[in-house]
Order: sequence, then C-alpha cells, then structure tokens
Amino acid sequence: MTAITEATKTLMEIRDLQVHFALHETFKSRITGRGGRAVKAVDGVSFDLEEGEVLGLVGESGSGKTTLGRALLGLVRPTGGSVKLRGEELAGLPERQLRPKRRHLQMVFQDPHASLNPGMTLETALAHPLQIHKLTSGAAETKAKVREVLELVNLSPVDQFSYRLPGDLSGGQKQRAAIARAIITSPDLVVADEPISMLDMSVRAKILDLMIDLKKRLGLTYVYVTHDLASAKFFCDRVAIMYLGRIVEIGTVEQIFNDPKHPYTQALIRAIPEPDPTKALPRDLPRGEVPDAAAPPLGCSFHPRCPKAFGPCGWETRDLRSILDERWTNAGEEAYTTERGLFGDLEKLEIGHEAVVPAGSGRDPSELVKMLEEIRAEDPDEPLWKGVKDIQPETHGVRVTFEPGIDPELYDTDGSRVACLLYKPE
Ligand SMILES: Nc1ncnc2c1ncn2[C@@H]1O[C@H](COP(=O)(O)OP(=O)(O)OP(=O)(O)O)[C@@H](O)[C@H]1O
Repeated sequence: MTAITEATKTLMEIRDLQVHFALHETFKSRITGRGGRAVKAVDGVSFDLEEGEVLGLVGESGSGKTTLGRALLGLVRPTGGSVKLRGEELAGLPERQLRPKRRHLQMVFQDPHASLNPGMTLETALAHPLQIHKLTSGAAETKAKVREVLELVNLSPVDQFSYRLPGDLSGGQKQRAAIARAIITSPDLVVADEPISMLDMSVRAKILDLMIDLKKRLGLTYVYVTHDLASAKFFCDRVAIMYLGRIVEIGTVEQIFNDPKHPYTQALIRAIPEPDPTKALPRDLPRGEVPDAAAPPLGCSFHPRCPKAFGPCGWETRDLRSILDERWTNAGEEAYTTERGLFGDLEKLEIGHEAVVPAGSGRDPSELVKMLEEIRAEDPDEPLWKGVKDIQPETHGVRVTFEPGIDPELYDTDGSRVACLLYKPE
C-alpha cells in the first residue's frame, strides 16, 4: 500500500461534483426547467485522488458510491462540478473527446459473468480493447500482449486459458479475466465496484491480493467501491465514507478505523461483524433507514438517525412527524385516539424549519400546545427538542419553529476530514 505521507502526485481532482437524476418530470417543469424533482445521487463531492493510492468509497446502499465511481470514468455525466485527470477537465467533454481517454480509465464490475461476453474466448475479449484503442500494431503484437496480461493475472497455462470461454471458468477466474481486460490498456485509474462481493469466500482475498500485486507492478490507482468496511480496511490506503450523495468523512485507513470521528462512521465501524471480515454490514444502525435521496433531510442529512445530533443539525417538520408517528405506533388504542384527535391532517405539513401543525377539527390550538409540551417533558433528551426554538398557538394550529439548521462541510480535524457540526471550527 502507498504511504500517503510520501510525496505523491495528484491523478484526479474532483470538485463539487454533482450527479442529479431527474424524476417525475412534469410538462411544466420541463418547459420552465424548474420544479422537477431530482435524486441527488452525488451532491457536491470534492477530493483529490493521488497517483498509486487505493481510495475506498464506502457507504450503505443508495449512498451514491457507484454513481460517483462511474462519474469519475465519464460513464455517467455529471450535472455539475469538475473532474480533472492530470489537470485536464473531463466533465462536460463531448463523447467524441471522452472516448480516447477511456483507455486510461477502466472499471471492474461486481458480476464478472455479466461483464464478459459468453461467446468470446478470452483471447478475443482481451484483444478487443487493444484494437479499439489502436494500442498494438498487428496480430502478433496483440497476441503477445494478451498472453502477457493473462500471465499477470495468473490465468496460466496461458495456452489453455486463451481459448476458453467465460462459461468454462470459475467465478474467481472470470474476475481475473475481467481484471485482465481492464488493465490491458495500461490505465491510470481502475474503479472496482464491489469486485469480490459475488465471489466465493475462498477466493475473495486472493482477488484483492492480485489487485494489490498489479497495482505495484503497473503503478495503478484504484477507487474501490464497497459497502464492506472490513475489506476496505484490508485493501485501501484512504477511505471516503458516503451518505446520501455526500462524503461525510475522508481519511487514511488508520484515521478512519482507529479514530472515526463522524457518528455515522462510528456506527458503521461498530457494526463490522468480527471476526469474519467478509460479511456485509448489518443494518443495526441508529434510528431507521437511509432517507429518500430525492428529498434528503435538511441541514446534516444524517441528523434524523444520529445519536449525537443537537440543536443546529437541521431539525424540521418531518422529524416532528416521525416522533409523533413513532409515539402513536407504540401507544395503546385509547391514548392513541385521544392524542391523535388533537391533531389535524399531518400530511399537510410542509418540509421546512417552521410549520403550522394543524389542530384537529373543533380543537383549540392551546390544547395542542399543551400536548406538545407534555410530549417534550416526557423525553426532554430527545434531540429533536434541542432544535425546537418556539411553540406558539395560531388560529388553526400551532406554529413550531426550529433552529435554522447548518449544512456541514468537510472540516479539518486532528485526523480525518469530517462533515459534522461537532467539528465545526468556531
Ligand atoms: N439512472 C438512475 N436514475 C435515477 N436514480 C438513480 C439512477 N442511478 C442511481 N440512482 C439513485 O441514486 C442514488 C445512488 O445510487 P448508487 O447506485 O450510486 O448508490 P450505491 O451507494 O452505489 O448503492 P448500491 O450499493 O445499492 O449500489 C440512489 O438513490 C439510486 O436509486
């Protein structure tokens, strides 16, 4: 592995990268260019990738790891921001200009079976990129290069493997062939998206060992996309923890594993199943599921699940709604009927830091204020209440005002860089 402290050269510079996928476009939003909902798969990501390093992108399903990895390769078009390869801007390049760059930017996929053409021998499959990018002059040179790369990935005796079809190979051998195809163009960067998760336990470590070996021999740089922190610890030099399209913590393996700072990273690390390092993350993370990426929580997007959340983290009407829903799910029928009757239609609550909670039909808003105060008094340590600034009766309901939230940036700490207000400089 590369020591990050050594003098390194920057291979890629990623700044404020955004990949938003439009959803449910209406006629009006299409015409005006406004108002259409979008999934913010990658939402303002910045980092440098140093030559020769292995950077892990780690996070739960839907955090944007794959989209970010694909955006680095130009396989998905950024909707904003910049991706520079050795100083040259790739974001926004027309396909015609991007195509010749692709030999420098390769990908290894999760499913080696799906990524290889079942009707092509390994020799044909590996010769293909050499021919497309015109990297060899003539059949003899192509054949020699294919043999060299098959040797490199340990698919030998080469004479036998050259003429095999993917169907004749084991899962591990298929992934070796897919890796061979990725490295045959002498790329600078290989994005490996869950390259071992579909393989038998017995071959997973061998494939990562092979990738480390190839990196040393060929001077490759890897971005390793995974939800498996244990394999990232083994394989990576640095790790970026992603949550809802953002990097929430980035640091060296030592910083992330020995001194995790973000409450989300801490939860992920606590959840690593030991001693078996190959299992996926269990889902015993705090408070619920990953929210909808089309309408992420305000402020810090982790705040609704965060055990350390406090006043300015971005409390909002949806949090109040969840607290009430949770309370009523656990309430007895009588208590539920009494309390629920005080409230009007909560579907009408708008997303924001201020909301008028409607009173139930014929109910006095002051009863609602009393109820909310009672709920607060029962559990004053519930972090939501630390973000509530004011509860006031109005004509038809109660105005609940929250502290204006702060959307954290990546802050420098004495270790990793962390997007959490606990580390915001004064
Ligand atoms: N082509 C697309 N159109 C619309 N939404 C998309 C598209 N691709 C990804 N998304 C959404 O973007 C978000 C990030 O997806 P992405 O696949 O990058 O996450 P991930 O962390 O790699 O997840 P997984 O581990 O499940 O692959 C998700 O909410 C996903 O549903």
